[in-house]
Amino acid sequence: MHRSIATVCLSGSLEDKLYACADAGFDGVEIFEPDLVVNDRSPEEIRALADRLGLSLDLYQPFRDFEGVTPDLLEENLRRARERFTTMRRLGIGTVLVCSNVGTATVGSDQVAAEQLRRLGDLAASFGIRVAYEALAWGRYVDDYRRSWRIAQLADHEAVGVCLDSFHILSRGHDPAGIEDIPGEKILFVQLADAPDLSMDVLSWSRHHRLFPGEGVWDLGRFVTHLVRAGYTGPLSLEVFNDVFRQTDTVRTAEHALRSLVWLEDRAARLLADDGGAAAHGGAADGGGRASLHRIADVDVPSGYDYVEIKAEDTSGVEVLLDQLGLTFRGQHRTKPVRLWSSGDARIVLNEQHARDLDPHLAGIGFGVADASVAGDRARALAVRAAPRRTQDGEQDLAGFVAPSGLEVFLNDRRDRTQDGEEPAWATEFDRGRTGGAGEITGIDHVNVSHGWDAHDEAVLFYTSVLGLEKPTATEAAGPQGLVRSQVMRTPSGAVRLSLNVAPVGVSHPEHIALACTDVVAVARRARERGLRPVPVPDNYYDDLRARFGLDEATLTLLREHQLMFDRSATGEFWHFYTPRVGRVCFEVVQRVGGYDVYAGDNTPVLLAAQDRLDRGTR
Ligand SMILES: O=C(O)c1ccc(O)c(O)c1
Ligand SMILES: [Mg+2]
Repeated sequence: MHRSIATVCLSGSLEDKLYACADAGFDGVEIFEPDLVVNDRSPEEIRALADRLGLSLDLYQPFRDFEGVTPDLLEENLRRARERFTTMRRLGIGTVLVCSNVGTATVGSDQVAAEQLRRLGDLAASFGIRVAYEALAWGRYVDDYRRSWRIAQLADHEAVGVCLDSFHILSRGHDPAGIEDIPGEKILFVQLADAPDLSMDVLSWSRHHRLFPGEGVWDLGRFVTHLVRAGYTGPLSLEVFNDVFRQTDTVRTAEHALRSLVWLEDRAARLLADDGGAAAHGGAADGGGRASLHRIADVDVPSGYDYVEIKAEDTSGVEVLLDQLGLTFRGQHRTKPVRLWSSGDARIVLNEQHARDLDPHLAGIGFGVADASVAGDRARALAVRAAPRRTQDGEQDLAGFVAPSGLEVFLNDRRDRTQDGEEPAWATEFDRGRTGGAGEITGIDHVNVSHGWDAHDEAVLFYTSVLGLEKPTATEAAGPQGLVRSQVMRTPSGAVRLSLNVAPVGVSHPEHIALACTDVVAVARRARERGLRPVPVPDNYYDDLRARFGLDEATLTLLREHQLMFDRSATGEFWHFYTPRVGRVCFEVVQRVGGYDVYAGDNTPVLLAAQDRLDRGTR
């Protein structure tokens, strides 16, 4: 479908926005009126620039507070409209968004609103313009798309239809299935936004917290299927008012916005294919009466971690920790300053290549996928940047991509691994060959990735769209230097879990790799014997555990002795401890007991405070 975006989504001047949208691959834009008003180019110049860039100008918006007014005010509103329509002609825009009256409406009658919109339709038609009437979620009388459609029906004018905006519909909990009752040709425009689950007034939610599709909690794929079934064939346009995107890099935001539309079309196409139903209303499209939704390669949900890569000029401090935790040194890479440590399915790659002056940090994650060429095709279709990887003859060529935080994500084919527990082929490139370590550590439980406040939503979309991860819970934990926002992303089976953390501004938040084991007490005991001093846990925490869970003294003594933290859910228990950090990285060792399937969120503030004490050296 025609891919469009409202200029209000982006930072910069109107010209910056147009260039960025064209470069990202959008087909068109909605001109947000304030962007034009503050610009020093004439409407004709803007039109010419858009032309040159191959962008259509799809919509002019918003025209406010028109309907449901007294006769005097109606004349004034028509005068205003005439001015705007004149500007629209100069821009060459054929559709105006009229949002429902929030300020000046005094008449709540659908009949009156419809008569007034008919007058507007007459005026618009004389300019060759169509009126797309949008129900704002906070409209004075009209705050439901079904009512705006009823009014448009009553207006009964060929130049008057509706604009459907997913935010206004889904924020109010209105059922989008009713879209299928509207003939596609009367839906004159569609705006799409996702949103986080917040409880606040709907206007503030809309003006500050909208997200691109795939980044929030709504099922926009399903939303689009209703549009297609209605016979809508017009633009799918993003309208995302968001305080972060309004100040982040214009080019990057435009690219990530386009990724969300590519993902969304694919998702809607798959839902429609699954449903198999026919279009409710005919409409010019792919010959079948339906809009054609572009599909991309199948999502190949990772079946597990291949490895985690830590990079630094000097990784020896990390090696000390790995040795203490019972991992085995597997050797040096044949051709690079790269070393492999492992235990069971936990493989840690230490990379000192091109790492001058870098402190230890999480640099890459390798995921096992069923078919790396399909997974790679999908990432490329989503316009994800490729990660360069130099390989020598005979070495595995892994497809690598750069996630928004700069983390490199590698997709490794698992078709060559016939048996459970078999090592990935690249492991043979390390000179001690296939002698895998067999400590108590059995694999990687989860990885805690940290990024800046401006990369978070983009990162959520990356892992959703490229790897098909789900995002069950978002939490926040209080640290001494600010709140840490955290979004867990995982595969349905839990084989891959990432925790995406937003560090407070100016704080270098530690990243950690959580190693799974079957006996955390044994791992902790041996690590201590080898000199590890785990992150210290205060006695107050153990008093709190006694209060919360009623643990007996023997258990509390065992936990305290090994500086373990604890959590219990309805389905099981979670026992874990943390190593101090080296550079930005630390390790967590976790034991899940029974069906414990979440994270010990209440323990995070204890960790953050303890790490802070270690950092200040005031232990
Ligand atoms: O917040 C607003 O006023 C506003 C304006 C235009 C829109 O299309 C919209 O959805 C909201
Ligand atoms: Mg809107």
